[in-house]
Amino acid sequence: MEKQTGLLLSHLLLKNSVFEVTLNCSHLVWKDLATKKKQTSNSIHHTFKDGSFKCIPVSEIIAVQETEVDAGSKDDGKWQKMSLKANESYPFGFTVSYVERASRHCWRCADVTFHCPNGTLCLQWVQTIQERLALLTNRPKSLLVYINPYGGKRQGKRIYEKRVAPLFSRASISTHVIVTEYANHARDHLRTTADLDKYDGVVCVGGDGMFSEIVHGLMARTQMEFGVDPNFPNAKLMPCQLRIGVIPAGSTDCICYATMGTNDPVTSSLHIIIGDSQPMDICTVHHNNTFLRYSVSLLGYGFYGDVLTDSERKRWMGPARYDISGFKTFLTHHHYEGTVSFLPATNILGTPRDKTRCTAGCYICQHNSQIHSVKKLENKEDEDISDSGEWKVIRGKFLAINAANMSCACPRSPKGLSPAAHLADGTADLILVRKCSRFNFLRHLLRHANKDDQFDLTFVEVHRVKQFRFTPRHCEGDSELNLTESGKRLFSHICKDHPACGCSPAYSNWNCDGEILPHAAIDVRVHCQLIKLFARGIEEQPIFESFHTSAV
Ligand SMILES: CCCCCCCCCCCCC/C=C/[C@@H](O)[C@H](COP(=O)(O)O)NC(C)=O
Ligand SMILES: Nc1ncnc2c1ncn2[C@@H]1O[C@H](COP(=O)(O)OP(=O)(O)O)[C@@H](O)[C@H]1O
Ligand SMILES: [Ca+2]
Repeated sequence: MEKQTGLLLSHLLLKNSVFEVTLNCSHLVWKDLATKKKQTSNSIHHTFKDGSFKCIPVSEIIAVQETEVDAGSKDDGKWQKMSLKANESYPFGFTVSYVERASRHCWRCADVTFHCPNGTLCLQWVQTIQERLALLTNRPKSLLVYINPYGGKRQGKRIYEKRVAPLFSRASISTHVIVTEYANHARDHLRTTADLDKYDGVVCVGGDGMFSEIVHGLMARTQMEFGVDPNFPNAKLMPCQLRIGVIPAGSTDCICYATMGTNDPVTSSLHIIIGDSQPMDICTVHHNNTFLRYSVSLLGYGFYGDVLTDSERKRWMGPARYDISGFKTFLTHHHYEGTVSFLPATNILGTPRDKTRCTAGCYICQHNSQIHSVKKLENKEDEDISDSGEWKVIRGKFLAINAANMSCACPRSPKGLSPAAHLADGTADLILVRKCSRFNFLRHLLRHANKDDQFDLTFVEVHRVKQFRFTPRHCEGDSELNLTESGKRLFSHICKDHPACGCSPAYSNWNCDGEILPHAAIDVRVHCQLIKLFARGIEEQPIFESFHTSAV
């Protein structure tokens, strides 16, 4: 065995075969010595698939521990099933847990146990791997966990205890777990009480609504610390330092799905453990220079606002409420009149109609975020609305106005509301669906779930924007301005209650990441990369074995 060059190389036993096991500066590699010769002549891929060769990055090792090898007396686990050969010549063992890629972007924790001829060698392997892991400073050691016990199918607590906590403990991560007792418990605890210096990250077990609570708590705390008042629409908001992990246990789980490619609690846990980092844009929503909310995924008026308003009354149904309310809202087919003004994103790479997607290590996000930071330095980022001639104005009747700050991919729509949107490019995609027939709207909706382009329809348009504002028609005329907010609501309710009159209600609601906003007239701005998730974006494809050959 050598160690001087930073290389550890030994012949160890794995499942009755002797393997050449190497730890180099970046990878742990094991090759079956018996099949080593075959590799030159046979198909490499075939040889690898039988487990005779494997190469894993150190950055994807979850933990290493000594394995008790006592196969003669007891047989209490798959690793301990030792052959006679192992007993005699390889009486010591250590187990490496690492990330393995399964199908559809799912990650799993796999274990491999190597048997060593002596205890000193075994200890040396364990210590060296542990030393390497200790050098990975991006990994969290201590996490603050919030569980919403009522999200989705009310499985948050069970999911955490059964599938997440055992992995955190294997990775020696300490946790402080809070099961929330009421809505906004997590937000308020983060904003005012939590001792954030003690933690390397915050984990949210729940859906997009719960994630939104965490974002609001952390953002409020950060802005307070830096003395930034978010009521000023032009305020330069400060980014949050703590990363957020999302364990999916909600109804839509689009934050998780769109940042990892799946809504799987184990995959999320592994991204947290290895300390992945994915920056994300955040939108601020203002009404008359008053800050209302942050939005990370979807801001939707008309169709998605109405779906949400209806579904809130059906919370007891769990995730199915969105299907029922979606169907009902589709049948009511209300349209809303108003003016959308927006500031198109210029001098950036990418358009909403691109075929390319935001993937792990996205070049477009990197490039565009650099442009934003240069503009910030030059203080040009937030030009005042009235000063800029670039604003576009569209007046009309809309079935839906959606701003997707990210793809909003979720199990219902794996490509999302705006498939080419980016997680961290400082822009959002503004989708306008004009009044059209039910049949045409259905065509548009169905295209979210198939391969056809949902924007390739005459009544749909999409713009990549930095800012936008919406004014419902009844706020525009002076006479209507005299109506009080409650009067407007009453009017809209009368119409909703009398669909026979054939008119649409004047107002819908904004669906802001699953929360109903109290105002229809809003101002929205995209802020580049204000938060970071324990994620890496969607990997383009599983890393194939052929990749590993070049890494060795
Ligand atoms: C066969 C017909 C297919 C129609 C597909 C319609 C596209 C569905 C795209 C949904 C995009 C949802 C974006 C995420 C929104 C969440 O913030 C929000 C709140 O999610 P939560 O309840 O907290 O998990 N969910 C909803 C449905 O408004
Ligand atoms: N303990 C609690 N009791 C009631 N509501 C809660 C609790 N904890 C969080 N919430 C709220 O529940 C709502 C839905 O949570 P979420 O986890 O997103 O589930 P879902 O995806 O099913 O909507 C959020 O608005 C959140 O603020
Ligand atoms: Ca974006």
